[in-house]
Amino acid sequence: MSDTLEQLAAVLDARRSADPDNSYVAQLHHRGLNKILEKVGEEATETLLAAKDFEVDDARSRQDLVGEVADLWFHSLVMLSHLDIDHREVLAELARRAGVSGLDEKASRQRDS
Ligand SMILES: N=c1c2ncn([C@@H]3O[C@H](COP(=O)(O)OP(=O)(O)OP(=O)(O)O)[C@@H](O)[C@H]3O)c2ncn1[C@@H]1O[C@H](COP(=O)(O)O)[C@@H](O)[C@H]1O
Repeated sequence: MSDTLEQLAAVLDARRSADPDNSYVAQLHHRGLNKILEKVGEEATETLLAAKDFEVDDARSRQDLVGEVADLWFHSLVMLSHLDIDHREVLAELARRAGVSGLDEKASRQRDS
């Protein structure tokens, strides 16, 4: 999975300077941050609607949900690339959190505030 992410990130990087007539990603960069954020918001909404409709024994609803999450991840990666943030920073943040219970982390934040 991480290979797929690495390969996609490399393609997204190259598309920043590609011709918008030949590339959807270049088109998004060309249209700017607001358009990219609009797509992230749209895909997030479509993801939660697909999740609400998900039925465990229905292959179609599984495919719908998987497809929407892929659209959301993809557009989030375009957003990071547009803002010059390396996706590996997100992976490093997730790695940093590994093994830290969300409940413990929340309790420590409440103690600190
Ligand atoms: N993973 C994706 C990917 N996932 C989704 N999409 C596109 O994201 C769009 C999803 O938006 P919608 O479903 O809302 O479609 P739409 O109505 O056409 O979108 P808008 O007109 O509202 O912008 C579709 O056009 C999909 O084809 C993707 N486009 C590209 N990639 C990857 O990015 C690479 C580079 O793509 P290009 O820049 O187009 O060469 C590709 O080789 C793929 O690996």
